[in-house]
Amino acid sequence: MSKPESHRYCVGYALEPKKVHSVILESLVDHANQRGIDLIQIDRTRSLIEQGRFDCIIHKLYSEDWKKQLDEFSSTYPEAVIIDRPQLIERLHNRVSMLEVVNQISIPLENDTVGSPKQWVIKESKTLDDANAIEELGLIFPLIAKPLEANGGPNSHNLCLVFDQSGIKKLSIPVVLQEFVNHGGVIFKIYVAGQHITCVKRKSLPDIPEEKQKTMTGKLPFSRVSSLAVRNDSHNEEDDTAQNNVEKAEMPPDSLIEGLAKSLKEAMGLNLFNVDLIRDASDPTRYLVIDVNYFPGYAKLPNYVPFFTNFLWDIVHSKTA
Ligand SMILES: O=P(O)(O)O[C@@H]1[C@@H](OP(=O)(O)O)[C@H](OP(=O)(O)O)[C@H](O)[C@H](OP(=O)(O)O)[C@H]1OP(=O)(O)O
Ligand SMILES: Nc1ncnc2c1ncn2[C@@H]1O[C@H](COP(=O)(O)OP(=O)(O)O)[C@@H](O)[C@H]1O
Ligand SMILES: [Mg+2]
Ligand SMILES: [Mg+2]
Repeated sequence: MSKPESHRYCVGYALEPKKVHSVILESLVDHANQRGIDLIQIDRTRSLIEQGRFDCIIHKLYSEDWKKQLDEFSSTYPEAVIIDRPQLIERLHNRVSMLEVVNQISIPLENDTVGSPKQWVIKESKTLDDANAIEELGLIFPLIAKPLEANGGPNSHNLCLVFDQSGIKKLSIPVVLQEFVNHGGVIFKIYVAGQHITCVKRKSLPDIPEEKQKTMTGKLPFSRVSSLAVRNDSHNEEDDTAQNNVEKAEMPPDSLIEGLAKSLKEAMGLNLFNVDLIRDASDPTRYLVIDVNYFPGYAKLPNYVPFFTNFLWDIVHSKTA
């Protein structure tokens, strides 16, 4: 006869209402409950310390007040585990620092390489207007322009393709200009929750054929491409071809997925994140990390409930993050 869980653990969560709705599903709460873990919503209108003892807190809030409350909570309950420390999450709120770490790690691989696309940061609007300055930077079109800040703000996901200098002029600063890499319209999303790692394929931006690269001008805005395939129910021929590309695409080797996830986890000191990875269509041994997100949409994973519960179980039982 299996022994019932005698001790109950309490995990508090502090998330924006939209995130609570998308990630704290009833099925997760029930499953965790059966494994001895009570998932309790932290009341953001009351002080954290008044809400008693939590074995662990998971969160995706960044206000100064929240950071202060977490510090105060940690001093009162030093044995509680905070997933994750705000100071460590900050690196992911800037599209330069989030990729710097990729180039600091080394993953033992046989043939493949993992890096990040070339990128340039522009912080002054006069640089955008100065054709000479842009030429001196040695940019190679097409480029992908991303807001420097990636903190979940309204603008964070407003990206655009830039085909020439006339497109650069219309951008807003501060902006990151990144080499656009054809990658067969497929992105690999590696989800990490502590020691648990899983990788899924999603639809991505389609390749831009060379002849088109020469004729396109200006800029083309887009947003949230990789979640479209998950959200979109309508179909057309283009969607079908894109979906077909996703289905046909070979996954990266397991050793690469695990090596990258574990090295990044160690280097960043974070438990909850995902990595957007592409494979260069003209060199399939060249993998590039293009984005790292804190506490992403885990509920989109097919095995989300056991995946996330196993992570919480590990934390409350080992007390280490
Ligand atoms: O809302 P979801 O479920 O699409 O999750 C978003 C993530 O989607 P993904 O799991 O990578 O497909 C999304 O990932 P991408 O940047 O789209 O790759 C972000 O993590 C986003 O958070 P934020 O707006 O950057 O703070 C995540 O949004 P929040 O739910 O945290 O606001
Ligand atoms: N360097 C790149 N080359 C080609 N496509 C890219 C590149 N960077 C981003 N993309 C495409 O743009 C999408 C969004 O970019 P990403 O950096 O992941 O921003 P976000 O934080 O909004 O998800 C990716 O899912 C991918 O389809
Ligand atoms: Mg992304
Ligand atoms: Mg992102």
